[in-house]
Amino acid sequence: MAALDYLTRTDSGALYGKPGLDLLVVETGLCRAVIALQGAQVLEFTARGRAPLLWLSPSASFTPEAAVRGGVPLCLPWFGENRSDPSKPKHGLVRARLWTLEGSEEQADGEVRLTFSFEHGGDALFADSFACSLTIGLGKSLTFALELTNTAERAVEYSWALHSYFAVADVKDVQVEGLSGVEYLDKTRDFARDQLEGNQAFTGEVDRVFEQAPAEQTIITPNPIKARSENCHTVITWNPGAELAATTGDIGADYTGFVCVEHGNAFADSWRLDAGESARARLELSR
Ligand SMILES: O=P(O)(O)OC[C@H]1O[C@@H](O)[C@H](O)[C@@H](O)[C@@H]1O
Repeated sequence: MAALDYLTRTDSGALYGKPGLDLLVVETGLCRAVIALQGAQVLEFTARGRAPLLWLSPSASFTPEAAVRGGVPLCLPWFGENRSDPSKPKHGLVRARLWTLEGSEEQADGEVRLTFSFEHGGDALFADSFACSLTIGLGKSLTFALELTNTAERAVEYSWALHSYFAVADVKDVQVEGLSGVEYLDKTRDFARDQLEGNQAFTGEVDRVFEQAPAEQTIITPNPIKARSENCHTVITWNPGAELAATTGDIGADYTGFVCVEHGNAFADSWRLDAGESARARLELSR
C-alpha cells in the first residue's frame, strides 16, 4: 500500500514503552486512533475536541497471542467461556491472532476506513474454517462493520461480541440507559434470569448478558457515550468490581476507570451459518 499521510506504522514499544505488537496510528482532522494488527483491535479513539472514548489499561501487556486489556477486542468465534470445552481460552481466538490490513480509504467527509481480514483454516481450538472482514470507520464517531463467512462444508454456530471498554471518570457514577425492561442472564449468579428495571448501575461486580436487546444505549457520564448497532442482538454489561479486579493483573485498582458495554450475538442470539453463508453487523460508538 502506498504511504498515506494520515496513517503511521509503529509498535507498542514506541507508543507505550512495552514492545511486542505492531500498531497503526491514524490522525486526521476528525480524530486520532490507535489500532493493533493483532485482533484488528482498536486501542484508542478520540474525536477532535472530545474526551477519549476508550479505556486502555495502564497495565495492559502487549504480548503476541495474548489479549490486550482495553479498547475494543473482537471476541469470536465464541463469546465468554467455550461451552463445549471450558479449558479453551475465553472469548474465542481472533483477538489473539494477527489480522491483515487489506486497504484504507478516505471518504469525502474526512472519515478514514480501514478494512482488515482474518481467515481461520480450522485448528484444535475451532475445527471449522471461517473468514472475517472488519471495516473500522474513523471519523467523528468510531464504526465497525463485521462480515463473517462460514467457509466450512457444514453449518456452524458462532457467538461473538465487540467488547468495548469505555473510559469513564468513576464507574460508580455511571449508568447505562437503554436496557430497561430487558431480560438478562446474570453471570455472577450462575446465569440466573432476571429483568432490569431502570438504568444499569455499577456498584459492584456486574456481568450481565441481555438477549434481544434494543439497538441503542447511552452511557451516562459527564460526556455521554452513545452506542448504536445494526444486527447486534446481544448486549453484555461488565465491570469486575474491586474484589475481582484485585485478582486480575492487568486491571487492579484501575477498574474504576472503565465500563464495558459489549455488542454482538451470543447465547440465544448466536449466529448459525450454513456452509458458504455470510452474516453482517454494524456498531457505531460516539462521544
Ligand atoms: O478477561 P477476559 O477474557 O478479557 O474477559 C473479561 C470479561 O468479559 C466479559 O465479556 C465477560 O462477560 C466476563 O465474564 C469476562 O470476565
